Amino acid sequence: MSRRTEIDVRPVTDDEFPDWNRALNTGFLQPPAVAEEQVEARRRQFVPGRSLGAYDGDRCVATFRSFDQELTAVGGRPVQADAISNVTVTATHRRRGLLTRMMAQDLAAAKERGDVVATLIAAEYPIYGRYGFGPATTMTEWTVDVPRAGLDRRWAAPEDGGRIDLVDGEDVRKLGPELHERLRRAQPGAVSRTELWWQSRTGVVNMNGTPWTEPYYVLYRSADGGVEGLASYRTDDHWGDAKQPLNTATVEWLIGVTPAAERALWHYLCSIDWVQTVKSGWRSPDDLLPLLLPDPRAARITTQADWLWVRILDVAAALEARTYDGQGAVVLELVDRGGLTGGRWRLEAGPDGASCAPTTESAHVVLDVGDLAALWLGDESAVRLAALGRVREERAGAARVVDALLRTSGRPWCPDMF
Ligand SMILES: CC(=O)SCCNC(=O)CCNC(=O)[C@H](O)C(C)(C)COP(=O)(O)OP(=O)(O)OC[C@H]1O[C@@H](n2cnc3c(N)ncnc32)[C@H](O)[C@@H]1OP(=O)(O)O
Repeated sequence: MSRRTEIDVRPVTDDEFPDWNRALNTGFLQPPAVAEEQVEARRRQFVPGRSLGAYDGDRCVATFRSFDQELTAVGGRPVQADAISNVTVTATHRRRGLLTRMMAQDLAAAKERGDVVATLIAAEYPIYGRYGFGPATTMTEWTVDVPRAGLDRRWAAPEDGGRIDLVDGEDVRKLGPELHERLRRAQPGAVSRTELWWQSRTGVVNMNGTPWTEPYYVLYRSADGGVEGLASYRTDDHWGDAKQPLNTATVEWLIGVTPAAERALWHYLCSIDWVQTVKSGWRSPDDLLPLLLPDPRAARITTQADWLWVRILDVAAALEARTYDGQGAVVLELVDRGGLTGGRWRLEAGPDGASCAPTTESAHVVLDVGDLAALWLGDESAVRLAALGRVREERAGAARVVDALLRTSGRPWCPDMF
């Protein structure tokens, strides 16, 4: 058996990429043989130098990939993010520090490049806090009991003069990217999407080898013809013993850039004949959906969990990138076991802008950099973290001051899995 010191962690080359995919599938408990077509599809995500592998001899036993991304801060400004994905260590080589080595290499390179944050979607909660990540957005899925919802199911057309149409994949590839850009530039916590995202969601590219079947795509146009909403959903074919339809419509993704678009799309989904249940897909925890229904209790929360994890790499840039409704100043002492951002920072912020810089003033609050990430997009409360002993007040009431500055009226949301 190899010892940890014999394992080489380094960027993979083009030639090594197929074998790296074997290791990736193995770590994610997928069939290890990856078809040539999938390897070629995934190669389109390959960024030289940013796909790491750990090698025991010439066998790849761990994978790690990062790529450039933009993350929308509170107020709408995008910050440069180091997006991390495809993290696996083969079962034979776990708990020997391989993830720690890959993460350290990647975060150091991201810091060196000037990235403001690193981002990821965590497979399991306990993995990434140790590296300075904090859960910064939440995902909620609702299951709607359609007959109970109270919407008028007699027709699916919006009542605002707009229209709903079923469209095909080509329309989605044409109209979707611009619509998504509008959404993500206005939505704190949202991230940029690649062309490949749209291609893989419309069957042009097959990344994972499972046979492609086309979903339904539905488009909302406002009364003046403006494209404001688009969704993808699938239905099953389920009938009860008394010959009653019990079908479920499962939303894969839904973009609405206006409340009217959201209202129209949810109304349409809840008025398809035979459909008794609508599963919402991964939405923002403050999505309009339940309150669009005359009986909001018809929408039951079936999943609620942490979603986007953020690791702040540049404290001043991150805190200056966002907007603040309140006015005030606070000195944060950051604990960073990764040694990338620690120390004392003075944030002075208000509706006209913010400045953040290192300071020698005494701290008002002491907290881990991962907890700052959870606060940064406005979803977490410093008062709550203080109650848990994770934010330490060095001045009475300082956690409330932090909340008054950082908390937001809308919750952050990341619609993407990457
Ligand atoms: C962004 C994404 O891609 S998310 C996908 C993450 N990947 C997976 O879940 C696939 C299955 N799991 C794995 O491949 C591996 O277990 C990994 C990648 C999660 C961890 O890799 P390892 O090389 O074993 O991690 P490493 O040895 O560096 O562990 C570092 C520390 O994290 C802890 N740790 C690692 N994984 C876990 C876990 N799943 N749960 C709890 N603690 C964990 C280790 O115990 C260790 O703690 P210590 O420093 O106190 O001893």
